[in-house]
Amino acid sequence: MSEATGAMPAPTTLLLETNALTKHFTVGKTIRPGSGQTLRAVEDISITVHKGETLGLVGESGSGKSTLGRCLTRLYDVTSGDIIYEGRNIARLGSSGLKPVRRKIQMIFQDPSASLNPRRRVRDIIGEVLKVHRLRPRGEIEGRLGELMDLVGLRREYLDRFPHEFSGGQRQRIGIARALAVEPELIVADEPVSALDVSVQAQVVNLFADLRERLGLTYVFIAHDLAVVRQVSTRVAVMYLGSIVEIGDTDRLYEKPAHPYTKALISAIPRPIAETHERQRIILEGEIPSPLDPPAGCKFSTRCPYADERCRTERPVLKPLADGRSVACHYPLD
Ligand SMILES: Nc1ncnc2c1ncn2[C@@H]1O[C@H](COP(=O)(O)OP(=O)(O)OP(=O)(O)O)[C@@H](O)[C@H]1O
Repeated sequence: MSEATGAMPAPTTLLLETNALTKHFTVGKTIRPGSGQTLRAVEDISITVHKGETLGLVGESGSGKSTLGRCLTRLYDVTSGDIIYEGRNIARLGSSGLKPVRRKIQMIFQDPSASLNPRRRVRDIIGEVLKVHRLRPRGEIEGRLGELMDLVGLRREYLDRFPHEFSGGQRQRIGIARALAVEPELIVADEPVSALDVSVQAQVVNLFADLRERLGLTYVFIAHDLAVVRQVSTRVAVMYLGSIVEIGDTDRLYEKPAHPYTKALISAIPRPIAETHERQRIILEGEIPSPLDPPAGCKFSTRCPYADERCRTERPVLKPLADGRSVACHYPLD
C-alpha cells in the first residue's frame, strides 16, 4: 500500500461529477466559418471525485489530461456535458457565476514561474490574492501570510524574496501557498512535480499528501509519471485519446490492470531486473492516432494486440467490473 494513501479511509462524499463532458477545439482554417477541423480533445467523460480523495489522471502526451483539468476548473468553456460541483452544474456558468467557484477550485501548474511576477516579492504576490478576495481584514494579512509559508514548509523571512531567489521546488511551494490562500476545497494539479529533480519531487509529493490530511483537501492530480501517481492517488483514471479507458482504486488498477492500454503503461514502468522477468509486458507500437480523426470503434484498437473486428467497429463504454473498477473494453483482461 502506498505511503500517502495508507492511513486514509475510503472517501465517499461526492464533491464533483461530470456527465458526458466534451471539449472540442476548432483548428485549421477558421477565417471562413465552418472551414476549421474539429479536434476531439476530451470526449464524453463521466467521472466522480469524492471529498478527501486524490484522483490521479494518467495517459500519454496528448491524451487530453490538461484539457480535462482546465475544463474542471472552468479555465476552458466546455463544448457539451455537465460539471456538477457540490450539487450545482457549473459547466455553463458565466464569469460572475463562476467567481465563487473559482475560489473553491484552484489549479496548480507544472511551471509556477510563469504566473509569479518576477518583479514582486512573495509577500505581495500572495498578499494580493488575500486582498482581492477580501479573505482577511488588513490587520490579519501578515499573520495569514506567515501561516501559509508554514503550511508549505518555507521560512517566513522568505516572504521578502523575489521569485528568482528560489529553487524550482521552492517556487512550486510558493505556487501552492498562493493556491491555498483562497482556502480551496479542490485542487487540480497539472504535472506539478514533472519539472523538478527526482529528490525534490518526492518532497513536494509528500507536501501534497500532508496538506490533504491537514486541510481536508481533494485533488485531481495529473501526471505522466505512473510511479508518482501511484504514490499520491487513492483512485486513478487512465486516459487515451480524449477518453477514460479505465478508472478505479489505485492498488487494484496497478496490480491487475483490466484495460490493455493500462497494462501497457504499467508494464513500461522501470522496475528492478528481478521483477521484470515475472511480468508479461505489452509493448505499445505506433503513435496515438490524431484526435482530428480518431478510430471509429475502440480508440485503442489500432494499437491493441487483442483487437478484433468488433473492437474496430463498436466503441466500448465504461462498464463497472465486480471489484468496483470501470473499464471501457469489449474484452477486459482477467
Ligand atoms: N488550445 C488548444 N487548441 C487546439 N488544440 C489543443 C489545445 N489544447 C490542447 N489541444 C489538443 O488537444 C489534445 C489533448 O491535449 P492535452 O494537452 O489536453 O493532452 P495531455 O494529455 O495533457 O498532454 P501533455 O501531457 O502533453 O500536456 C492534443 O491533441 C492537443 O494538441
